Amino acid sequence: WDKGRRKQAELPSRGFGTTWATSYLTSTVNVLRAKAEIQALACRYRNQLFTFPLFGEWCVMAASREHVKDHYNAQEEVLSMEAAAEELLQLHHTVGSLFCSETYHIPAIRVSLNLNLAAKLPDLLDEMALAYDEELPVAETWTPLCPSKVYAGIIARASNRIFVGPKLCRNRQYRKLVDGFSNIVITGGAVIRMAVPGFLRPVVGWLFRSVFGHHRRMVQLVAAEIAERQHNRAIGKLHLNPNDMLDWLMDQPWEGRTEHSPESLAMRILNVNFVALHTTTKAGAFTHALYHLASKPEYIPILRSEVESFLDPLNPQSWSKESIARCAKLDSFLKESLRLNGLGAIWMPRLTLSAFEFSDGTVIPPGNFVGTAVTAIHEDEANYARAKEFDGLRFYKLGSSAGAVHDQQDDLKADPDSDLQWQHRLTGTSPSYLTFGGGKHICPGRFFASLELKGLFALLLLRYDVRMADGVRPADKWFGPVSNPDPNAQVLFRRRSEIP
Ligand code: HEM
Repeated sequence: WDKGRRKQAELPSRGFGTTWATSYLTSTVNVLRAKAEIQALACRYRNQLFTFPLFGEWCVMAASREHVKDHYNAQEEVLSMEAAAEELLQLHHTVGSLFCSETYHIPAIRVSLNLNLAAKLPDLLDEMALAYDEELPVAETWTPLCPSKVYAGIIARASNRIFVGPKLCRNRQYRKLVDGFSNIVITGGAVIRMAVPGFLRPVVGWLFRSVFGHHRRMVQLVAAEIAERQHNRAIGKLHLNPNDMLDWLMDQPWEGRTEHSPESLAMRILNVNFVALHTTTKAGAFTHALYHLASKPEYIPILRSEVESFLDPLNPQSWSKESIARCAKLDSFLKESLRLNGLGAIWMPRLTLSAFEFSDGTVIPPGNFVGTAVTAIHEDEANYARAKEFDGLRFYKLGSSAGAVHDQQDDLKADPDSDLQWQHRLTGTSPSYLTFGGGKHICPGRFFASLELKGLFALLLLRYDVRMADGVRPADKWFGPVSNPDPNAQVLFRRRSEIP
């Protein structure tokens, strides 16, 4: 609180008391009204940094274009993502030091996964089609289903076809483990951070890890697969190993080491699933978009006809990156859903490890959280016309001519601050579109996420009709600055009788 009071004195905030009691009272109100309060502050202190009080903590908020660019281009040693994640999720306690100390999954995603996207797309689509058949068994009558639960299984299965191959991705025990992992870590981290004093955390963390045993269970599940692949490598028969994430991880050198232990590889697989599944499934990129589609039936014929004209409905494995990229309206629909419904109101948290100076001269002392006011930015009229309204074709109209092919290499080369057409595509980012972050830590998995979301949506449009029973989109569930799609809402599904 002391730290917070200091920052409050230097940066604007709104109506918050300077005594212990009023500060905590305000923090309580903020748990209930975080999005609205942050938006009001961003509106009032336009082009200025401001502070936002949370329980026992103040966060310095960047909302203007310049401040956001300063934030995402800052050096990790000064404005640290890792330190913020450690503090917020208590990772050393919840998952152990191995989870945080080895980071060779990042080059495996940034380089190997992205280079192999075209080659792995048929497998991804094949698994999605199988998963739809097996996990979404609905007939030609309307059937209510809870999408967060159904799609958690489908997305874990499809993603893991590319991470560990068909055998493990279809193993229900394995899927249950990777699917539940992020929720348990996030909840456990928050409880340890808020309720457990520092000196007890190592013991509580050890108990937490022993009870949930994620790493132990993962080692048991993948050990045989790893042993077989390492044997193939040792006898020079590398070609026998599947081309997938586990193999790309095995290829990554780490601190002079060229062969990784099963324990190390199992932890990287958990880490890859943590970053990939939480955003797509739990925090609901897919579910959010599905709720939009089911409550706005006017988009179904528009998107379906686009998908039918570029993708062969009877042969998903024939879809290519290029043909999927031609579905510019679908791309726009998903981007718009992510603009309005993301993971919460404070995005890209950082912790200052040493004093950080913004370009306007504001200095943030060490030990403070700094974040971006993402919902305020995404719903600012200065950035988007009718910013609070959902317009599924917004980005299609803004930038892309129908049929324009989106080339991933363009994304990799483009200047993130220029207004090129690619910015209006799903994987494009800018200081006013932060779903995938920006700058130094920009999401390296966004090309994979984009293909996965579009593949799932295209198959859905081709094979099923969907609608909400009452026609209304379920409201997001907010807790403090964090938001999720309603986990219990049901969508009506019906298998289409005629698939062209
Ligand atoms: C819709 C889905 C996704 C969303 C919205 C999303 C969003 C983000 C954001 C905002 C960041 C930057 C965080 C920050 O700056 O604090 C990030 C980082 C990251 N994402 Fe994603 N992501 C998604 C899917 C994925 C997938 C599928 C993967 C892996 C296959 C992935 C891997 C990563 C990794 C490894 C980082 C850390 C990069 C670094 O430390 O430099 N993400 N993601």
